[in-house]
Amino acid sequence: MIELKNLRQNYGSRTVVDVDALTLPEGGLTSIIGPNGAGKSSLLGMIAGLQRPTRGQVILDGQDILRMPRNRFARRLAVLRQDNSINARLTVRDLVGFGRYPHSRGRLNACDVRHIAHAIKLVALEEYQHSFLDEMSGGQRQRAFIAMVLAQNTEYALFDEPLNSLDIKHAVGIMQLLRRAVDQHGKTAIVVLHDLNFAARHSDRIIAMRDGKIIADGKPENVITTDVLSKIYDMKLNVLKQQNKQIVDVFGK
Ligand SMILES: Nc1ncnc2c1ncn2[C@@H]1O[C@H](COP(=O)(O)OP(=O)(O)OP(=O)(O)O)[C@@H](O)[C@H]1O
Repeated sequence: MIELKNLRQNYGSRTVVDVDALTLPEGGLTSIIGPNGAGKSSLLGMIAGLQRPTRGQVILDGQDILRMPRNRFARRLAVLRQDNSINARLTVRDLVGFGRYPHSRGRLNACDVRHIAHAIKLVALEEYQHSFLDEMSGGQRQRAFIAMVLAQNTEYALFDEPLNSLDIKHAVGIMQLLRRAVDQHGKTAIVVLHDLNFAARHSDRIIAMRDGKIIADGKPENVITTDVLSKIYDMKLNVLKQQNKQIVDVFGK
């Protein structure tokens, strides 16, 4: 279980995340939605231990993550960052292999190799596994980074805008993949999403943020509403119902 207590991130005098208390139990797919600058990446960054909170704590299974040995933490939680630029010239296999580092410490064994091959297969990049990342399309590269997270086989997997650059088929494929990881393997996925229809369709829980605060938190049917969305995005977004599923009319009114 992940618990956030009095969590705050300031940049200078500006507070960009301010969350009194939030619990993320094991299991399930939780999406975080909200407009640009709402604090979603900052929140995810603190949960992933990538940035230190200005105040407060992120607690994983009873222990403050900043006090956990890095390697132990890395074997529990993996993260896909929003900005994935890397300078080194790597192949897909090299990159996904890095994901195994907390397990392999740089010496890949047969189990690591199996995880790497499986993750590459899950994102349908077998054909490109020996290709260099700088010679691939943006969407293919994004899938390689997703595979790097999947290869880590952690209990918690955090993804900051995983659908960036993906065509509709691969976007659907990735969300289905995350759902399977949750439903069949009991994993916990926490995903920052801009596409409200993907969030509505695939999440167990949605956390909606604005100006660093959590404005709504609950099941998709309680968060993906005209009322909540209009409050968060400052525009009227009608939510329609089709066969008991919510569809957001993204063109607004
Ligand atoms: N390193 C930084 N220094 C100063 N301000 C920052 C820094 N990183 C983020 N911010 C500010 O913090 C606020 C929240 O940023 P954050 O990236 O968390 O938002 P977000 O909800 O993920 O936005 P987006 O949807 O655009 O990715 C923004 O106003 C941003 O300008």
